[in-house]
Parts: sequence; C-alpha cells; structure tokens
Amino acid sequence: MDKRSRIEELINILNDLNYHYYVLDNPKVSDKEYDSLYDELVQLEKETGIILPHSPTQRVGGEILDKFEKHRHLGKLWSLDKCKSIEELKNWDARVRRLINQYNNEHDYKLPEPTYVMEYKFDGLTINLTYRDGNLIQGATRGNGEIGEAILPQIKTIRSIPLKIDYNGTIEIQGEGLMPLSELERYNKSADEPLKNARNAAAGALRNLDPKVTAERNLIAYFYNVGYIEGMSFNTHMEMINFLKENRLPVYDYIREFDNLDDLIKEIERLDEERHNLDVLTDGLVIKINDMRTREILGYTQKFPRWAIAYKFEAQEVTTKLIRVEWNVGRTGKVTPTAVLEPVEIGGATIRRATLNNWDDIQRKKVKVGCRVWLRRSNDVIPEIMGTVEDSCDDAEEIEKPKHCPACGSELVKDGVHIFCPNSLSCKPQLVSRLVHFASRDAMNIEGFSEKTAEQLYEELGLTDIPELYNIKFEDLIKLERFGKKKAENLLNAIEKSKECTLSSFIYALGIPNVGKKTATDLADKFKSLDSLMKAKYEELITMRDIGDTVANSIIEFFHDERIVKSVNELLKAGVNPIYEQQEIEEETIFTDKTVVITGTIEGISRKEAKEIVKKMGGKVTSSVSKKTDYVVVGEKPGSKYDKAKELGIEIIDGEKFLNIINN
Ligand SMILES: NC(=O)c1ccc[n+]([C@@H]2O[C@H](COP(=O)([O-])OP(=O)(O)OC[C@H]3O[C@@H](n4cnc5c(N)ncnc54)[C@H](O)[C@@H]3O)[C@@H](O)[C@H]2O)c1
Ligand SMILES: [Zn+2]
Repeated sequence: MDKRSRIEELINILNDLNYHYYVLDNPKVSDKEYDSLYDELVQLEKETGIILPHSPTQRVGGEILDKFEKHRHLGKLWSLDKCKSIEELKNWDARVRRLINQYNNEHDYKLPEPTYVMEYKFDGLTINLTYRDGNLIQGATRGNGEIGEAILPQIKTIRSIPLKIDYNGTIEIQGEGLMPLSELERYNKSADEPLKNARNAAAGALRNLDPKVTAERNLIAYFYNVGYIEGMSFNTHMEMINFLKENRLPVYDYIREFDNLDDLIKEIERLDEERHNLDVLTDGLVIKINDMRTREILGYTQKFPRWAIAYKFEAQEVTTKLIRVEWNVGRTGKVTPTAVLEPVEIGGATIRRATLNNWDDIQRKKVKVGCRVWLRRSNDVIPEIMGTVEDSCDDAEEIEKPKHCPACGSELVKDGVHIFCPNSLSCKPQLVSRLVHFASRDAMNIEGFSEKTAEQLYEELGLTDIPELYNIKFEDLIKLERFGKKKAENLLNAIEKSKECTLSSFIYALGIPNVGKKTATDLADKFKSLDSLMKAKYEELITMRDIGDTVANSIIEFFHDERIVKSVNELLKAGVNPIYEQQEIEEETIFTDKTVVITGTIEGISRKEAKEIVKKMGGKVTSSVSKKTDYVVVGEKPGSKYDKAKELGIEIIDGEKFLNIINN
C-alpha cells in the first residue's frame, strides 16, 4: 500500500475509534492501541507532508451529541502533545528553549529562563465551568475545543464544585471530571452492568441526559486552568492555581514547581510509583511552562499548546483475546475460574492469565471464550478482566459452568456465589495445598516441605489427611524419588519439631477460610486455648475488633464440621501441642487503627518523619483526604487538604498539638 492510501486508511480507522471513544464513551480499543495508530499517522504525515483536512491530528476531540445544547467556549480547550520517554521530554525542552532564545535575540523584552510546573494528568472527562457575577451559569464538555455540550445539571451533581465563587468577572475554568477508583469498585460490586473503566464511567455519567444517573456515580473533579478571565490576568501558572484555590475550586494537592528539568525528571520516577496509591486514574503527568508571557510567545499548533507536554505513563489497561477458561480447586475446595489470555503487555509485564472471580461474575461481565476483553492491572494486583470489547463476541462460545470437580470428578456444590468441591479428603489439589499451607513458615514451619513433597505423599504414600503426616515412617520416605537418607531424616525431624508450636501458628495452620496470620494471632490472644476457640460462640467472635460477619461465620462453620474436629483431635493425639504465648500487646495510641493525612510543614520535623511516627503509633498515613480520614495533621502553609478536611468536618490536629502527642 502506498503512503497516501495508508494515511487515508488510518484517518478512517482513527475517526471511527474517536467516535466510539468521545461520542459513545465506549472505546473499541485500548489507548495503547489507539496511540500506536495515531503515532503512525503523525509519522506518515511528517514524512509525506500530506495532511488531509479530516485528519485527527488537526483537531481536538470528537463530535458533539445533538441531545445536548451547545456551548461555545470563551477560551479554546486544547489537547496535549505527549511523550513517552525522558529523551522525548528533553527534546521538547530543547525546542522550548530554542524558541525562547530566538525570541530574546529579536526583542528588547526578554523572556525569563523557563521554570516548570508538573501536575498529574487525571484521566476522566474534560469539563469547562462558566461563572458570571460569581454564579456558576454553565458547565460544558470540551467537545471539539471550541464548542462543547452543555451539561450544567450533570456537573452540579459534583459536590465539590462551588455554585458561587468570590470572583465577580466572567470566567471559564477547566478541569477534569473523575470517578474515584474506590467508587468504581463499589459500583461494580452490585451493578447489573459493571463499568469497564473509570475514564468512560466518568464520561458516560456526565454525558448522560439524566443527572440522577450522574449523581449515583459520585464523581469528583479537579481544576487546573483558567481558560478565559475578564478583568484580570496572571503572571504565572502558580498564581493562577492559587487564584483557583482562593475561589475554593477543587485543585489537586500535588502541583510542583521546578527551576530545572533534572529535578523534575527525578520526581517523575517517584510519581510513577506514587500514582498507584491514588484513588483516581492517571495516565501521566503534565509539564507546563510556568511563565504566562512565555506561553503567549510559544503559542499553539492546530491541536495543542507548545508550552506544555504530557508525559505518558505505561498503560494500565489493554485489550486482549480470551483463549479459554480453566477451573482450579483451592485449599478450601473453592473452584475458581482463571482466564487464559493471548499474551499481552501491561505496565511492562507480559500477562497470560487473569482472574475471573466466579461464575456470576462471568455472567455479569458477559465474558465468553473468544471475546476480546478489557484487562486492568493495578500495582501488585493480579490483572482483572473488566468486561468485553463491544461487538467482539460474535463467534464466541459461552463459558460452561462446571458441574464436576476438574481434579477429582466429584459433583460440585454451590455456596453463595462460589462453587466448591465437597471432597475435602481425597481431592488432590485441596489436600496438597492444605499440606503446603500447614507446613509453611508462618504455620507449622516444617522446613524442607515443598509442594512436590506434598504431591509425593499424596500420590505415592496415599496420604489423605494432615494428621497422617505425623505417622510417616523413615522406611516409607526413603522409598520415594529424590529422598536420600539425609533428606528423609531431616524431614522427619522437622515434622517432629513442629509438634511444639504456638497456638497462633496452629490456628493459622488449620487453614480456616478467611483467617489469615493476623486474625489467627487475635484469636489466640482472645481465647488462649484451642479448646475455647473451638467452642467459641458467634457473639464472642463478632465483638472482636477486626472480625466481621464473614470471618465469624467461617470460624463457627469450620469447627462445626465433624471431619475437621476429628482431624484436629488426631493432630493433638499425635502429639501436636499448641501453646499460647502472651503477645507483647502494643499500647493503644490516639492513632491506633486510624487513617491520618499530614499536610503543611511542622516545625522541627520532616513530613517523612511525621509519617513514620504516625505509623509506629499504629496509624495509617494516606495522601488524600476523604470521608474515611480520621485526622488531618495540619502544619504551616497547608494546601487544599486542609480546606477539604474542614469541609468534611474531619478532626484537625495542628502542628503544636501533634508535637505534644508524639512527645508524650
Ligand atoms: N481508545 C480509544 O479508542 C481512544 C480514542 C481517542 C482517544 N483516546 C485517548 O485519548 C488521548 C488523546 O485524547 P485527548 O486529546 O482527549 O487528551 P490528551 O491526552 O491530549 O490530553 C488533553 C486532556 O488532558 C486533560 N488533563 C488532565 N490533567 C490535566 C492537567 N493537569 N493539565 C492539562 N490538561 C489535563 C485535559 O482534560 C485535556 O483535555 C489519546 O492519546 C488516547 O490515549 C483513545
Ligand atoms: Zn475435587
């Protein structure tokens, strides 16, 4: 294909993708796929000089929906140039400096040496607010940058947006409407139609004709620009941001000024980590020239300002094909689906498998074998399938709900949303993982006991339950492959040694569903003997601090299972002797189990130290103020977190009081 035809083809493809993304709020491909086609087009246009009028490189955003009134923006809204590497960022900087030098050589007025500001690039829907005489009179989408859709009633559902501000002149303020990730998760737990991603969830909510739908999504917004202002001007970006704060517009807490690019580059690395702790979706950072006069001189291309650039993070969301579903049996007999995927890269890792929580989840997300699916990966979390790509399931096959255990063939039983293999005695994966868990370091700490060992014991020695571990003979072990004299002796010694264990390790080793190490320790502290724990009543359990209904019921059910009681008794008979050891009980402090935000500077102590101290005192330190925050520690020059705390009525601890607390 010649280059011109390819250009035309790319334009058609991209315009169709834009329509699905901007108009329908339901993208057909991931941003990564879109960006690579877009970049190809940019490259070809550069090489050939052919720029067709309907090229997406020549305009901002997409079409406007007729169902809304139109709003002509007083100041244009722009797209952003983007870069994906430090090298590209440096190229942008070099270009900016060249233009500044050129200007300075030709004019008496000299532009200052550039300083930069850096902000997060939140991924939601761009919104533009119009205030006149201090009143919010309009709110609109970006649309094509010049004309947007008027969505004031929808925008008014965002409670942090002030309906009245102090400034009286006509002004337009630009920002991003967002659905917090925690909100998305909460919504998806019970929704018939789960939302696939936070960006489209926010865009879809704001561009819904019914503001009640918008309100249900509990959106938030952050503002970062004055697009038009009557009777006033700003010298720098920071001045403008402070103006927004003074007028009580929600501005995200993190904005930083840099006087050289090297420091800024160091900070990028930190933020690329930090963003995973945020409750909103970010797709990068925005780097802007601080000085407004310089911005005017640098100006704009057709599509974006030359004085700003987006540094894009590695994508967290991609699409790929679902090849098949595997059902696996866990320690408790729970049979869960795992999706086997066409390998795909997200955030620098190649992903081949993802969880699909349970069969109900598969139904709700309408996932079938052969569909393209949306895959999302957040830091440290197993990638999750969010839903299917529209129109990709035509030839797809329904996922069958298994009736029989994939390992032992037993008929499966349903309990709540999960399905279980009831054959806890001789279903291999169940027994193997129970044994491995029982022997693990935090449990009975049987050294040298691997999964392979567990499989051999099951397959070659016919082990059917954990207590039989304690009857294994040297003659049996020595017969096994990989077992020499030394290894057999070591394992037997380790098994023998495990008989002397702490009560908390033993409780943990039993593998009660929903009881982890921490709960096991709490249970040991409360009941002090295995016998009393086994007789525990629901009422006693539920009054414990970190035990809720699910955990309490799990414990009760566990010890009501006759087979389990028999098995525990056999362990005791075999000589296992769990002893309660008094834990060193940490002293309660004002911060114990509380969520704390620290803002501003506190004299004589760094932010980092303050955080460490709060953590040592049992508190959890987070970076943004929400309804879940218990205390906000406020030092000198606090930012918008302070306002937010006051707004939400959260208890505030000033610097002096904080120092008093930690010094006593
Ligand atoms: N998947 C798809 O089918 C598809 C289709 C079209 C576009 N897209 C995605 O959208 C991108 C281009 O879209 P665009 O032009 O809407 O956005 P952009 O990436 O060019 O960025 C401009 C937008 O960033 C937002 N923004 C967030 N924080 C900001 C800050 N601090 N300062 C300034 N702006 C800030 C603003 O709302 C602004 O409108 C593409 O790179 C692609 O990833 C995807
Ligand atoms: Zn089974």
